[in-house]
Amino acid sequence: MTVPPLRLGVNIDHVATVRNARGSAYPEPLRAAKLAEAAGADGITAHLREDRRHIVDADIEALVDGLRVPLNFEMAATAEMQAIALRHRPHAVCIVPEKREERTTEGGLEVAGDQNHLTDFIMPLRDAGCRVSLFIGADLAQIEASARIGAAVVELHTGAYCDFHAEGRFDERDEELERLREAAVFAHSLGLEVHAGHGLTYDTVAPIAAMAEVRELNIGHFLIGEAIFRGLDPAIREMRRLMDEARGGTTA
Ligand SMILES: CC(=O)[C@@H](O)[C@H](O)COP(=O)(O)O
Ligand SMILES: NCC(=O)COP(=O)(O)O
Repeated sequence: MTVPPLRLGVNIDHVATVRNARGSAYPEPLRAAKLAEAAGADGITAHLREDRRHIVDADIEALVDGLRVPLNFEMAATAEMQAIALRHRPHAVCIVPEKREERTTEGGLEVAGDQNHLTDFIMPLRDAGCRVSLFIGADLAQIEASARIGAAVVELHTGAYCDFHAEGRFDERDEELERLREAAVFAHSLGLEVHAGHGLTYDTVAPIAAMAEVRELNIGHFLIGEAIFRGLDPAIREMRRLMDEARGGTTA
């Protein structure tokens, strides 16, 4: 199988986290997104959470108007978010599970158990021309259900893999990595485009980037953190270099 290009989506949520810490207008997520574009990002990802803890509605407006690369709009499967997405018609919409009390996205979307609602929910988004992605765990039943309801893309949640690595639980890490590999192959076999993201760092990106079925990585928290130490442009370029290296030099 020739290895197709691998795109990098930079998630700029946590630029807004820093901004909201003071209730000021600085730092501006759009400015970070433009820097990411210039540094080689193939897309920008922003997660408008129901509680607006970081990205707020005006950020989405600014990104839709100001970006040159595609916007991947992450959102919960609610009527409010659907209306916002239909108003802006971003290149892509990624449906993400949200629990108010969570610190970060925990687990993947429960597609298999909510097929009727999600089938109806994503139809208007597809009809509006948005590429619909479902943020799921490495679970074959969730993948099968995602294909059944008509999603174009699944994004595999790499959080558990990354957490196991960070905690030194390498056997569990390698088991999760194998689950991710199987999930990517299975999703691809069903005609789904495969993305991956959550928690990826310089130390964990390579095995995911090396999966030929994976076409896009969405990476944010680590890159915004690393930008504090080396600047956003160099942080992104290093991630791109590691992706290239893992992929054998063929990214988008
Ligand atoms: C869905 C996903 O993995 C990212 O959007 C992540 O949710 C970043 O935002 P939080 O750090 O608020 O979870
Ligand atoms: N969907 C994953 C994403 O957008 C970025 O997640 P993270 O790198 O901020 O954990």
